[in-house]
Amino acid sequence: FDGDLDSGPSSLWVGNKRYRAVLTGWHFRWTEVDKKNRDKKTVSVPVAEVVGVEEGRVEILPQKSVEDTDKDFTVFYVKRSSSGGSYGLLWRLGRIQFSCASRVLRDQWTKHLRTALKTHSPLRPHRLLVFINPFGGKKKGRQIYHSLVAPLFELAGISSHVIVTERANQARDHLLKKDLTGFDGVVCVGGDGMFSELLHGLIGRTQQEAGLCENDPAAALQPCPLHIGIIPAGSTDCVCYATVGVIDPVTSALHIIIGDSQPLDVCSVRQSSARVRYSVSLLGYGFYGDVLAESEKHRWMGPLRYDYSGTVVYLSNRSYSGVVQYLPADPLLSSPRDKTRCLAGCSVCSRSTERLFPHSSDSGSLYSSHFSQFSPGSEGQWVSVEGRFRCISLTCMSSSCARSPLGLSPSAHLADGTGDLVLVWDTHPLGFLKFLHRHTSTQDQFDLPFVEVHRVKAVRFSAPSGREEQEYEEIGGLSGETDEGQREYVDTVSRNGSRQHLAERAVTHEQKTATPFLCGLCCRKSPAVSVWNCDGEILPFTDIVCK
Ligand SMILES: CCCCCCCCCCCCC/C=C/[C@@H](O)[C@H](COP(=O)(O)O)NC(=O)CCCCC
Ligand SMILES: Nc1ncnc2c1ncn2[C@@H]1O[C@H](COP(=O)(O)OP(=O)(O)O)[C@@H](O)[C@H]1O
Ligand SMILES: [Ca+2]
Repeated sequence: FDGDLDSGPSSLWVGNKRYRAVLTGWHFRWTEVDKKNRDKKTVSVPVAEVVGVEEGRVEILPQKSVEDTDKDFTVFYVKRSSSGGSYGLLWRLGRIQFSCASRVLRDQWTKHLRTALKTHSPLRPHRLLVFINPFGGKKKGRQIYHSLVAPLFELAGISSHVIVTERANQARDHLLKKDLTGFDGVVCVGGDGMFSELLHGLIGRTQQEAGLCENDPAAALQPCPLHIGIIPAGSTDCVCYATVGVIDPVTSALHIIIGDSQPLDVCSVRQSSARVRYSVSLLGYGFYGDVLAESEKHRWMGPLRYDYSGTVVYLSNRSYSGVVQYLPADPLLSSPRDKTRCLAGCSVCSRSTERLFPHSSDSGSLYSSHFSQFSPGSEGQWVSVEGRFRCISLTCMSSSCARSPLGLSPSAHLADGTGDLVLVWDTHPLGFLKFLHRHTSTQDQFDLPFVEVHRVKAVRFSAPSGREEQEYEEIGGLSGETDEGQREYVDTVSRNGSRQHLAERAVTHEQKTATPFLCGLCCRKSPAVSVWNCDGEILPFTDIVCK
């Protein structure tokens, strides 16, 4: 221990046990010492994971209590918990109360620990702007923030300005228009929809300040200086689940406090004349679009609305036709079927970053380089498929959540500049149920004959025009007018439209209605088009281009 402490490691007591404590560079360690001066168990905490140091005997959670004794100090740190079946992912506030031989020694310890914290944790936030959606999930956002998160922020010396929203898009508008000087980050207390609001606000504000028009597809997006912290209080919370690994407000608060960060791929979604939207988790057409549209009518049910609406939509047995075009990502880098899992420090993400942005020393040029790869003429080979789909999903991350612990695409990467496109062709109801059910287990949802998954850099979708759809239904779509031989064709065509191969997927009406009770439900006229679910928001347009 270099500094004012007299003789290197010093003796501290915890209860009646003696410890040798030492602060060496990046670590604070304490070792129990027995009566014969032999070392017993050592606990080592990285300084970067020390949350706070307080004089006296202090408790924070569940309630703050302070016993102001002059030879004691309390150290709070990140403790990895083995409970909950997610070893290492669930974080708790560790606490140890030391007693010193003198007040002078106590003051030296607290001073040194606080100095070490400042030196070794330069990325910690000091001032945060917090948005709480009081109506997200089970409507517990306010309670979660005030009882579990605010005391931790206070302990860590973080001051926060809290806004409880009164309407949708208030947080987005605040970020777009109000003074953000002095804030080191923003915090979202809510679900994926609320996260999406903050994301849109921050990206929009950053482009505005750079004098760029976001809606111009040729404009290079600038990097956002503020990070977004997520305190899960929504219905799906998959951005939190896929980045942190658990849905736990205390774990998330501790990650925010120590300044952890995880870059995320953001997918831009455009329709020629409409305002650009962004997605990080699910961009879904067909089943997931219909579930969202249906669930909005049942918001009062809270998170259960998705289970209810999922069942209703499943039973309505719909499929939609359309043309999907995609630009495949480099298959040598990774594959959606390679059974890897993306975690912090992922080598695939690091390699992709290096390849995509060879000259960037920071994220500063990430966005501009990223978008420049899509400039006209540098696009590579688009693949086009046309047919009838149960659902079309594009996800930039695994989109794991409590409903689907491995996610929509378990091997997707958080920050590799690609998304996974999952095409589920029309099939009989039991086949589709099997597909959905596999999301809830460890079974491979892509190992089904009517499912395809592609790692992509860009996607285009167009629904058939009114006339084409009508013609489709006349030759025997889901309207039930033809009872056999309904056929669907998968065309793979090159960018200039010449046909490379034609595969035929036949789904007879008998197959579709193999389950008699579903026949009545499927033999109704389906709507011609579905809607896009963009991270929990319905897009006001159907034909899209995503990058
Ligand atoms: C009949 C039961 C079907 C069970 C299917 C299980 C498959 C679950 C996959 C879930 C993927 C979730 C992708 C994330 C989407 C969120 O962005 C979005 C908005 O979240 P939030 O703002 O927190 O409400 N959530 C959804 O769209 C819910 C999809 C649920 C589908 C059953
Ligand atoms: N005060 C509010 N009143 C109504 N809607 C709000 C409010 N604050 C935020 N929202 C909107 O609610 C939607 C859902 O929020 P979210 O926190 O994701 O909850 P959930 O996960 O339950 O869908 C978001 O799109 C957000 O724009
Ligand atoms: Ca990705």
